[in-house]
Amino acid sequence: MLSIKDITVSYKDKKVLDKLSLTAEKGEIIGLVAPNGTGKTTLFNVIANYLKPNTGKVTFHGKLSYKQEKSELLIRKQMATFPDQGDLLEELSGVDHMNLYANMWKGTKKHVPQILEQLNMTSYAKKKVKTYSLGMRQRLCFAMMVAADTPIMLMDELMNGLDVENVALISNLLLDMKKQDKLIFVASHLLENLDLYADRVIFLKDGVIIHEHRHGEDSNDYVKLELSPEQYEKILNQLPKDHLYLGNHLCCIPLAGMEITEQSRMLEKLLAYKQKELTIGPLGTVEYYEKYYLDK
Ligand SMILES: Nc1ncnc2c1ncn2[C@@H]1O[C@H](COP(=O)(O)OP(=O)(O)OP(=O)(O)O)[C@@H](O)[C@H]1O
Repeated sequence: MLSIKDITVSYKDKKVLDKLSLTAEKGEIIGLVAPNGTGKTTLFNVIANYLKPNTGKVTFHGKLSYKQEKSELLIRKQMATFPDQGDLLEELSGVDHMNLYANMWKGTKKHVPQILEQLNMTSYAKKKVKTYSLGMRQRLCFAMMVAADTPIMLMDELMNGLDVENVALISNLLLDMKKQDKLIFVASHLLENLDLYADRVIFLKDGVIIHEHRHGEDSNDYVKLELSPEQYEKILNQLPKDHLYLGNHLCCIPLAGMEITEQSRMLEKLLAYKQKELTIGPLGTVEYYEKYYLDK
């Protein structure tokens, strides 16, 4: 559905994206993860053609690209980008904003009342935006995307400023939208939350994708235990070579390829150091983040 090929973006002599390639299909939610200033927004801007890359090409459905005006129009009809809170119009209401997006992309606003209910916005949606809190504005931005109802959605920092309840509400709606075969990109710093709905999480570093974590695919289990650097040093020579020590606090030992007797011997050893809980399971987005960005 979407192919991004060899995208390079440089700002003066700073290369932000370096021949980055990626393909994506409908019905996928793709999480984009990286520290501040790594290039997530830049990549979204290239996908949406707000920014022309120095090299590379973005293609939709194998044929539509931004090269021809006619194709660009067809692409624009299929893709909405998450509004910036700063672009909301203070004197208009939430419903006005949603109607705008609904009419612009879907050509009807019949579905707007249902979205208001789904997002618990009925009590304030008719009030002017200038009376909204940060979280209410953010929910409105998401509601505008749902109102647009496009097959492709680019959501930059969509969970910003939301409380736990609203993060859960929006996560569930994202899962519903995935069932409707939408392709949704989500750039987020709420890492654990991504594991709830993303099919894959892409980690950006030095302008390229350094890792792609597909949920459900990497089912390798690890024993995970909190260890202080001193404790870790003490047992380092007893740990298998392929273990990870993440963020100077979490020791992860892969169970794959280990005999049952070997596993129980190792667990016994580790339990002697147990201060917090010891868990067994695959690595999640938080752990990969520590592996790629916090470990020197
Ligand atoms: N218009 C611009 N001119 C010069 N440099 C820019 C411009 N836009 C972005 N950059 C630089 O490109 C790099 C990537 O920025 P980008 O906004 O894509 O990062 P990000 O991963 O989205 O960050 P954040 O998590 O903070 O939103 C940063 O170093 C930024 O300073």
